[in-house]
Amino acid sequence: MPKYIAAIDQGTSSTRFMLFDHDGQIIAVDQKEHQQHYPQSGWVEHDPMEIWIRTQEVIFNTLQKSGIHPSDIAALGITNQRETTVIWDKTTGQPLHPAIVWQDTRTDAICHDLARESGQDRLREKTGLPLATYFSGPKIKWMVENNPRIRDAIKNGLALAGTIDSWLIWNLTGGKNGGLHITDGSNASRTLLMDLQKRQWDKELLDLLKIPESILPEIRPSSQVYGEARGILEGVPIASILGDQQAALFGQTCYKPGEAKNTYGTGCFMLMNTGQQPIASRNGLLSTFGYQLENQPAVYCLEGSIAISGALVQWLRDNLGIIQKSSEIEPLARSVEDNGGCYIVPAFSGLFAPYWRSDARGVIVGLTRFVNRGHIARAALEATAYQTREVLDAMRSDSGIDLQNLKVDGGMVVNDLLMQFQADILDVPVIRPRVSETTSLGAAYAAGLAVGFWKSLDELRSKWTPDRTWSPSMPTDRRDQLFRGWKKAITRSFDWTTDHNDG
Ligand SMILES: Nc1ncnc2c1ncn2[C@@H]1O[C@H](COP(=O)(O)OP(=O)(O)O)[C@@H](O)[C@H]1O
Ligand SMILES: O=P(O)(O)OC[C@H](O)CO
Repeated sequence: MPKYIAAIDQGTSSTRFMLFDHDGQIIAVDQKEHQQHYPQSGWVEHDPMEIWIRTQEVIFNTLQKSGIHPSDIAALGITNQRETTVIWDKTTGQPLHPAIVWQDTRTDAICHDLARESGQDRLREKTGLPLATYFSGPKIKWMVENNPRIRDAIKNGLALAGTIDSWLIWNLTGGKNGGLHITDGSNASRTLLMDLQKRQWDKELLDLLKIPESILPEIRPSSQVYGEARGILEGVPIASILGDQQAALFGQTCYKPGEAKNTYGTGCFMLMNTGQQPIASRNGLLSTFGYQLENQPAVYCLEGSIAISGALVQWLRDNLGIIQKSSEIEPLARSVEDNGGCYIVPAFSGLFAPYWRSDARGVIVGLTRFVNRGHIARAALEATAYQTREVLDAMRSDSGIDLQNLKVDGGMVVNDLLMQFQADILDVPVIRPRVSETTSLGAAYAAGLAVGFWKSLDELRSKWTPDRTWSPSMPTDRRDQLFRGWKKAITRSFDWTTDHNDG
């Protein structure tokens, strides 16, 4: 009997491969970053081939380090950065364009035109999404309109399109020699092309964006044996697909309506399980697909998506050189007592939830000669916590549910200062589970369920154990004062690209 479940987590900044045992403990892992390309202001691209190569490298290294053989692996789950879009040629296996990343804002004009043509409400009704540059459909439209090779490939029946899950699975299952072209609802629901209730590509939306259904993957449940891997994981059943935020929800065992998690990675994403019906948001959240087990009804979520959180730490490191490593931000932020009146609004890709303002751009406000590197570091961390507070407030209003605590995960939750500040600014305890790699764990759980490695959601739930809790300790006056400052700062980021037309 194979003893392990594997997961590929293809994130915005890096790719991980992990092996889990039956207790849900990590047995082996490898991780590699890939290059971020910023060819123009507001554009963000990845090289799909680099992503596929990094994926194979982390698989190879993990197997090598652990001495585990593919035949020891009962199933493989795939989880991925969502919305990032690839179009490739099915005969050559080559991408026809760099992947357009979820943070990329080049489709702003397309989104405005679509809004004029169809109205925001119609799209939101069908898809649960606001019309924003974040989503995949407009990215596909942009590539079709701007790349003649893609138009030719479509005309000749050679083009395939998809999110990163589809790209990886197609390659893992043989690529140009018969690779599977599939996705699941958690990814398809982020395209602006899927009817959220029916969980099918929608003809009206496809016509509106002029995208032929033939280039899109088949939408399958999130947990099911789709086929076997070829090559480096020869013979391992591929048995789950989940967008990374839905995977984290699954790994945090938020299986009941009202249960929520917040993941702090490149961006920050809070998802609350809303049960078997989508809830329309009145407060700038997304109504989105959560997961669907085989032969089970789909589960929906409310989501607050924040585009930039850990990415701001990377920006301090890579663009300003204030720190050399992400981990250095905490001691630097601790070198001062508070933010010194300084706020950073990291609206690098406009603002996502709850504002959805594509005209916003990043600002640093409250600068005086008193403000130093420490204050900037502190303001950068605080920005994530304030944005999360805005999302939690919206979630309370939409769902009527007051969260008793917030389950957290992702690369930033090692930051003690941020987690304490988060608890303080929310006035809600923040809990980190023992296995904080919940994204990979969620994909592994969904794959393990499909092959009978784990038997039930209750069995998975019993494995969730807390590691650390941060309890709120900030006086109310102080919390309110800080948050008022943030609310003022955020208005300073608005109306930037409209007036200056500078991307
Ligand atoms: N100690 C730290 N404090 C704050 N942020 C951190 C720390 N360590 C890593 N990060 C940030 O966490 C992010 C990586 O988290 P991860 O969950 O791996 O992201 P993703 O899944 O988006 O690739 C990076 O943006 C990095 O800057
Ligand atoms: O790669 P992450 O963890 O920042 O997640 C990206 C999201 O899926 C974008 O929607």
